[in-house]
Order: sequence, then C-alpha cells, then structure tokens
Amino acid sequence: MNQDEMKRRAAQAALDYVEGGIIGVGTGSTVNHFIDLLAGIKGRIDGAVSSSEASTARLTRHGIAVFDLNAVGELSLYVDGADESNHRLQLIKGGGGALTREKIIADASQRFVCIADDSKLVDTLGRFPLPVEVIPMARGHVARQLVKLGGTPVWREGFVTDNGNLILDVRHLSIEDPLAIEQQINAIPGVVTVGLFARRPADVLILGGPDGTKTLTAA
Ligand SMILES: O=C(CO)[C@H](O)[C@H](O)COP(=O)(O)O
Repeated sequence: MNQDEMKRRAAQAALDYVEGGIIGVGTGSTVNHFIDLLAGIKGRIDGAVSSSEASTARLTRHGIAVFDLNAVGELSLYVDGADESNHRLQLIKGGGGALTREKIIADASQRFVCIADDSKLVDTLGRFPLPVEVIPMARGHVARQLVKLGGTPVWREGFVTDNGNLILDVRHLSIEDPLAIEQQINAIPGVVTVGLFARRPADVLILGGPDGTKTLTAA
C-alpha cells in the first residue's frame, strides 16, 4: 500500500473526533485528505480556523467557512499532520513551512489530533531536519547559534512563509530532550518558532498503515 493511502486512512479516522462548532485545521498532504473528507460532513461544523493560506484555499473551495482565530478564541479540536512523532506524541512539524500558525492553533485547542502514516513514528526525534522559522535579517545570526548547539542549519532557499519569514532546516541535532531544545531554540533572538512541539504535544496520534489505523494517546 502506498504512503498516500495510509495518510488518507488516518485522515478518515480523524473524522470521528469532529463533533461540531469551529475546528482547527492544519497543513500538508495528510490534512488535504482530511479537508476533502471533512467536506462530506461539513453540515456538522460551523467552519474552520486554518493554519495556512494553502489550507484556507482548499477549505474555501469546499465551501467551508474560514474564521480568524481572534474572532473565535479557544477551539475544542485541532487536526494536523506531523513530520515525526515520538511515543510521547512530541512532534517535529514544519515540513510544509506552516509551523508558526500550527503551533498557535495547537496551543489554542483543547484537543490536538495528529494524523500521519505509520512511518512518522520514531523512538527519538531528529532524523527529519528540524524546521525553524526566522525573521529574514536574523538568518545568519540564528544559523550561527544553531551551529553552536550542534546542528547543521540549511536555508530553505526560495521559500517564504505565510508570515513573510524564512526557514532554516536543522540537521544533526541530538533531540534527546525535546522540551529543553524547544526552549533553547525559541530563546535565540530572531527565531519566530521552532518546529518542535514538546511543550504542546499532540493528545491523540492516529497512524495509518497497511492493516488499518492505530491510535495512540498521550500518557
Ligand atoms: O507540519 C506540517 C506543515 O507545516 C505538516 O503537518 C507536516 O509537514 C506533514 O506533512 P504531510 O502530511 O504532507 O506528510
């Protein structure tokens, strides 16, 4: 079975968590499946808060109303994908570059349901390069600080985030303590967001695989 079908299975299973109201919607190919499937039950919800311009466009195409987070306040549910998850449901996100808005919406939501194919579950985070969103003028400065932490930052050249910033993808970082690394990187002046979701992990992880889906919950 191909990876895309496994993503679609996870997205399908996430529909069970949709109870109504306005829900948070993330970004990426797995979430694209979720949006397409959500369209089939859109009468059940009042609309969505979106984590990217791409997801907003897709939601709108399906006739799902998109709201500003400021007008909505706290959300009961957020559904998003991930690039990696450990068994504590701490995540690396930002492969699609939407990490800042994703982190804001995750923080504003009572329940974060993460959907992914089963290759995303790892024992230790860090095989996937860690995305860091930075203010453009701070790119060199932040990169040097990341090298001091043991990482190898690579500028995602040509990519500009929805917030007008840049992304550094950091390889070779040892992420034994995700919470400590999240705090350390967030503390570098010029960093907008690091794509480590350790302070706010997922509450539920749905993994699509060849034999169906598997659901993990935070301890
Ligand atoms: O964090 C993200 C976007 O910023 C995505 O959730 C992450 O990159 C996973 O993407 P996909 O579902 O395409 O594998």
